[in-house]
Amino acid sequence: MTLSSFATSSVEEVASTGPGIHFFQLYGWASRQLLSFVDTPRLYQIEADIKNRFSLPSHLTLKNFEGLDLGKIDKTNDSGLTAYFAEQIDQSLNWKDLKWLQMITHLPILLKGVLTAEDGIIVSNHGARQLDYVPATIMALEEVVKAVQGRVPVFLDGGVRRGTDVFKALALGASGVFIGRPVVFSLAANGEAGVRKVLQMLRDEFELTMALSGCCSLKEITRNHIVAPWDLSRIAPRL
Ligand SMILES: Cc1cc2nc3c(=O)[nH]c(=O)nc-3n(C[C@H](O)[C@H](O)[C@H](O)COP(=O)(O)O)c2cc1C
Repeated sequence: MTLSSFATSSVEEVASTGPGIHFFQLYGWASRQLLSFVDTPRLYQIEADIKNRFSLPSHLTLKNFEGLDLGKIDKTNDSGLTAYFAEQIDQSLNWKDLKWLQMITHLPILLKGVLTAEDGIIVSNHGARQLDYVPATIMALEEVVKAVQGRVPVFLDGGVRRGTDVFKALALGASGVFIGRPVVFSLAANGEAGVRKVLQMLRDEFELTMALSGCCSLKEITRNHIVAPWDLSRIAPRL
């Protein structure tokens, strides 16, 4: 389960919901009290949010920023929330800040938003909401996996919608996948039951894909189970 700095529930509330691995997303606040993902040295422009003048409904608060003066958020102009946080983000964020973060915590750190083989790693393009024309994460995954050479786990998110997508990612070397919008949309459609249903569907589809591919365990999913577009030039002469 991943908790964003922007969540409307506190870290403690989310952690108390049950066992399992929990992730917390840090942003690069200029105050240096928190540090960002590599993919957000600057905030994006979500045009729908600007058009709709997105702001938090009055009954919701950003629980992890209780000390923040939200009164300063301009509720009349564009997306006041986005504009406010854009001001708070440290735009000079760089690799030295990552070293600093490693020094102040013993917690494992995963970098999210990596699309080339640079460091380790959640291969993510921010749901393709940050920058137009970024490559699909599934296309970038193998390059990153090859560069990492097993030194750290490589995860992927972005566009995972079916069990077959999970299978493809694992076959290309991902240690696991994260999902975003399927959870958000199912939550909006049918609350907790909706999220349970989506997770069950993904699990069932993934198990079926494994069975139909002759894989009895995760370890048996290999690169040979899939053909990627960039394999075609290699295998075409044999066809
Ligand atoms: C409404 C919305 C808000 C998001 N906000 C953030 C964010 O604040 N920080 C971040 O790193 N990613 C954010 N993401 C991207 C997700 O963390 C995740 O990378 C992406 O949604 C995964 O792709 P998927 O939705 O296709 O599964 C957001 C995605 C959505 C849909």
